[in-house]
Amino acid sequence: MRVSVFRKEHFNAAHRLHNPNWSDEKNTKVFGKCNNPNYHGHNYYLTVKVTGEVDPDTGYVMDVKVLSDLIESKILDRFDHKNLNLDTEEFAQLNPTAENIAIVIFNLIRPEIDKKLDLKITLYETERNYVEYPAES
Ligand SMILES: Nc1nc2c(c(=O)[nH]1)N=C([C@H](O)[C@H](O)COP(=O)(O)OP(=O)(O)OP(=O)(O)O)CN2
Ligand SMILES: [Zn+2]
Repeated sequence: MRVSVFRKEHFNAAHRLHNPNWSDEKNTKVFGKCNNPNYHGHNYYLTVKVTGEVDPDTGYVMDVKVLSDLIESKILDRFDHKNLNLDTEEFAQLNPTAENIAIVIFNLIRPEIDKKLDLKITLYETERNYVEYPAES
């Protein structure tokens, strides 16, 4: 029996969307207010979904306490209350869009989870804007 377990978390972070290969005019045109040189902040809401077979001995797909500790150590400690562009190595050279943040979060968590389990990241940047990775095929 395959079941999905979910853990919801949130973190606050500042960012600026910017492409250093473009002119200031093009950055403003493409990213608008999100290109503000003085940055802006979001309350990011993160859902980590783990899917797999229920272990007959534990009744768990994965212990959510283990998942919670993993998200705290790998994601929240790294990104919460940070300026993503300035304070994190992950986004020093990578535009911190919601898409890229979700991919980075996936890549930080994936090695820590049993290979036989599937992982999906959902990241809300605002109440109305959110991304999923991997995308539905
Ligand atoms: N595909 C993407 N588009 C946009 C991203 C992104 O990460 N991926 N990010 C932004 C900005 O970060 C911006 O701060 C988003 O906020 P905003 O446009 O204000 O969105 P809201 O939902 O809060 O407000 P609306 O009034 O609903 O637009 C932009 N685009
Ligand atoms: Zn933003």
